[in-house]
Amino acid sequence: MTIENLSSNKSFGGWHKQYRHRSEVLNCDMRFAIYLPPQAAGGQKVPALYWLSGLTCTDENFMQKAGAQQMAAQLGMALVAPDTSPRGETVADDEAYDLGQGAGFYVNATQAPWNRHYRMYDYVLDELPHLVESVFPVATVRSIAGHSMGGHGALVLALRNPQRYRSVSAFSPIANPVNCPWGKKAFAAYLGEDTAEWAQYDTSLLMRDADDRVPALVDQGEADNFLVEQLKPEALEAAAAASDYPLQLRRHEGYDHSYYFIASFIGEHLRFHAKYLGL
Ligand SMILES: N[C@@H](CCC(=O)N[C@@H](CSC=O)C(=O)NCC(=O)O)C(=O)O
Repeated sequence: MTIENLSSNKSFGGWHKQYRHRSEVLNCDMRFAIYLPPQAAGGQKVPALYWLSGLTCTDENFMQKAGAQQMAAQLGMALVAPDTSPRGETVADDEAYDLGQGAGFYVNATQAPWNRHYRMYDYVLDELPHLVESVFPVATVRSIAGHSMGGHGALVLALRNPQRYRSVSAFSPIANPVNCPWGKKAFAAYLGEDTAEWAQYDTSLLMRDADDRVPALVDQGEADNFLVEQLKPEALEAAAAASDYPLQLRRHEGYDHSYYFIASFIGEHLRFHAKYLGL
């Protein structure tokens, strides 16, 4: 397995690095970013928080805008940020920002032309952590978090794989994608018109039926311009109430959908995950 280092920047005593590697799952070259805290120096293994970004993002948005490195350095937590879709000139795309490259929705596509590359669910669940854990001083102890489309991805991955993640958190997640324009458009393209196939990627439907439980924290801004039409946190609250799920959903007056909101609360999210990661 070859992995190419693209950048290295010292940050709060640790290192932010970007890498390119060949993904067998996605059938293309991929880039990801990792923050290794100072505690990882000398080869000591540290637990990791995987971060899934939203529509239009790459591995860079979270690492450059959220300001998570200081708390990660204090806690001794690695941060891993994949890209949001397969990439490349031969990879199917769409002119719209909410479909195709930059908009993988963390599903395994079954429909042409998307099914040649778009398998972000398997990439985030299996291929990327195995790569990270074999190359870096990163333990197999994982939590997962994300924003918007990435919040949907993080919650779906944790709900479907409670043995793989110690905790999950999300900012402004697309909480009920089978019932919102972003989700309906992406799921119809990637999964086809049979809506029974969509349910496996809907956080609210999964939480309603969850048996095993991963502790979950969700933050939502009240001034988010996507709140009513796209995000639907009320569906998640109803699902959690129905299944008595350990979900803490907080609403914050005046905050919007941006990374200014994420930066305001990312420290609390890292401390939340630290409890479950044994830090
Ligand atoms: N271009 C679109 C919306 C794009 C947008 O707001 N992307 C968000 C995630 S939205 C859900 O997944 C984002 O994180 N953008 C990157 C950033 O650095 O802020 C539009 O303009 O409506």
